[in-house]
Amino acid sequence: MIIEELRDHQNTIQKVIDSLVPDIEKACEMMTTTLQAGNKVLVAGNGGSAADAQHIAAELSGRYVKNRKALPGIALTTDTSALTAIANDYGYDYVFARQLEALGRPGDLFIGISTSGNSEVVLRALKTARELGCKTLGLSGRDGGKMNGLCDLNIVVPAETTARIQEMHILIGHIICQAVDDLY
Ligand SMILES: O=C(CO)[C@@H](O)[C@H](O)[C@H](O)[C@H](O)COP(=O)(O)O
Ligand SMILES: [Zn+2]
Repeated sequence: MIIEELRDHQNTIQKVIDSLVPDIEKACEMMTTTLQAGNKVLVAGNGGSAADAQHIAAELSGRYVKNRKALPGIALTTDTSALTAIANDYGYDYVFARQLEALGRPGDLFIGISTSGNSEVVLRALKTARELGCKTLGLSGRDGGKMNGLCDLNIVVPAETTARIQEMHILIGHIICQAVDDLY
């Protein structure tokens, strides 16, 4: 089983190398132009993807590798008071969209993460981000789901299982953070 899982991961990385390098390059560009213009990055997802959202945001406000200046990265998954109040008063589907409405400004970048591409709460946030004039980057998998129609760029990891897709998401997130470090 262990070797099988490792091989599956290895095959998925090979597919990413074969098909996603141009998209990853575009995502690096979206992130670097956003930050260079003085705008911020907001990130959200569910479950393991919430952890990925926090991980990516923290690489910006803290650091990735280099000791460069602090950069504005915010995960919409961390404020339990906002999450519970919005879920309680408006419904779970609005927890990211409502926070985006409060924090998102034109020129900001919203990164929505969903392995299925069909998480309602992420889809709503992408719609709101667009209405606000934010740029939208999707990290998804399988066939990209409904995120295909809602993102300026939807990076669709060519895999079927959530675990493998998530493993590629954080790898791609790290590559994007390396592109940010390279600016400074
Ligand atoms: O981390 C894992 C599985 O590896 C889970 O917590 C997973 O993120 C959750 O089931 C999510 O709710 C899946 O949602 P999505 O990726 O389809 O939007
Ligand atoms: Zn997981």
